[in-house]
Amino acid sequence: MTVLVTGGAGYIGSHMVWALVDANEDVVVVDRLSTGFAWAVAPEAKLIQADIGDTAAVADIIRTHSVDSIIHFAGSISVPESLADPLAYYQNNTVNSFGLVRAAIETGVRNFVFSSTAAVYGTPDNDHPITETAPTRPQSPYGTSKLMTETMLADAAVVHDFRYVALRYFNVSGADPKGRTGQSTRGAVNLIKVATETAMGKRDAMEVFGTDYPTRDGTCVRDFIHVTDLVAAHVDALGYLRKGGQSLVANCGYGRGYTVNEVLESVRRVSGRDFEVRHAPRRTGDIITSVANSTRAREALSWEPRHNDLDEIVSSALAWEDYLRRKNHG
Ligand SMILES: NC(=O)c1ccc[n+]([C@@H]2O[C@H](COP(=O)([O-])OP(=O)(O)OC[C@H]3O[C@@H](n4cnc5c(N)ncnc54)[C@H](O)[C@@H]3O)[C@@H](O)[C@H]2O)c1
Ligand SMILES: O=c1ccn([C@@H]2O[C@H](COP(=O)(O)OP(=O)(O)O[C@H]3O[C@H](CO)[C@H](O)[C@H](O)[C@H]3O)[C@@H](O)[C@H]2O)c(=O)[nH]1
Repeated sequence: MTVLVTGGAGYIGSHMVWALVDANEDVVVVDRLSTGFAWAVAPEAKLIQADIGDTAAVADIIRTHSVDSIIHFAGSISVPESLADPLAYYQNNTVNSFGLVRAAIETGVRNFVFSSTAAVYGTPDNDHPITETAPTRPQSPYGTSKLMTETMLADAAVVHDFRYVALRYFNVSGADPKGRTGQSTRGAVNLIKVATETAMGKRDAMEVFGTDYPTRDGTCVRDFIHVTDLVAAHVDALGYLRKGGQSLVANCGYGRGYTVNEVLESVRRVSGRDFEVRHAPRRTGDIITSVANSTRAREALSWEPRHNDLDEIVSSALAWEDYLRRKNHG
């Protein structure tokens, strides 16, 4: 039995592959290497460069490698980019996912774990943390493109011998504590990535988008989850599905929100470096506050987060930035 990891050469997927290899699973990665890197894939896994939207190619890979389960990370991930080019997001996150799901159903793969996102909620009416029963009103084509894939999985699971877990990630950050992989994305727009790059001198300065929000210091609030804990939730979801668990949607976050300014303080504290931060206007599509209620993941999947500490997340991200800097300088 082999686990197929789509997007396994990317940031989160490369951590997933290491976790599966550590658990002695056989792993095949399908990645078109648009934002990922072949070197990020653990050498024990087999990397096949292909597009998940190519149903025939994926079906062939599933049969050749006796794939019993798919963990689907491949996609396009930037909220601002999705606002600028919505059709590209529907193509890659919805249409190409359709090609993959069709291959899974045609070949009889029963277990499917999907990377969804807190962006499906948009701005909630009620108090935080957000539960899975909150209305889904995405504020960007990115969020909508992911929600459409969730809907497709739910409808397929009604009529096919096929069950899925859609994990709605909040803000994923940090790097493998063993230093084997981290976020290497070029031109990343994520807060902790940008802040750690700035602290390490890779950028001259960074911007804070919006300082007039109705929050405790005027900047947006996010729930940052360590990538190692996120990947552990996928391992738990895989075990749950293999034991016959029913299809499920579950949030992944810690239930604690930090403001953008608090994150920057953490980066200064952990790195011991000050860096230039400029105030900039609000970024279109940003949600004010996004914090998870993850009771369902804890109860249904027996998920137990172990790295719930902002400074630990930042510290691992800084260590990875330092590794990248040394690698680039030979
Ligand atoms: N990073 C976050 O904070 C976050 C939050 C919520 C959800 N997610 C979701 O997690 C998943 C992984 O995100 P990431 O941060 O690791 O991004 P990433 O860009 O590092 O990884 C995506 C990988 O998928 C590959 N890929 C993209 N389209 C493909 C296609 N059509 N066929 C084959 N390979 C393809 C890329 O080459 C890359 O290796 C995405 O689906 C994203 O929407 C991420
Ligand atoms: O240079 C920067 C980068 C970000 N921010 C701010 O930091 C907060 C977090 O922004 P990110 O871009 O790090 O994350 P988002 O919350 O916009 O989105 C992330 O989490 C979402 C889920 O909540 C999606 O899944 C998405 O893929 C992922 O990037 C926002 O208020 C943003 O305006 C800045 O001020 N300056």
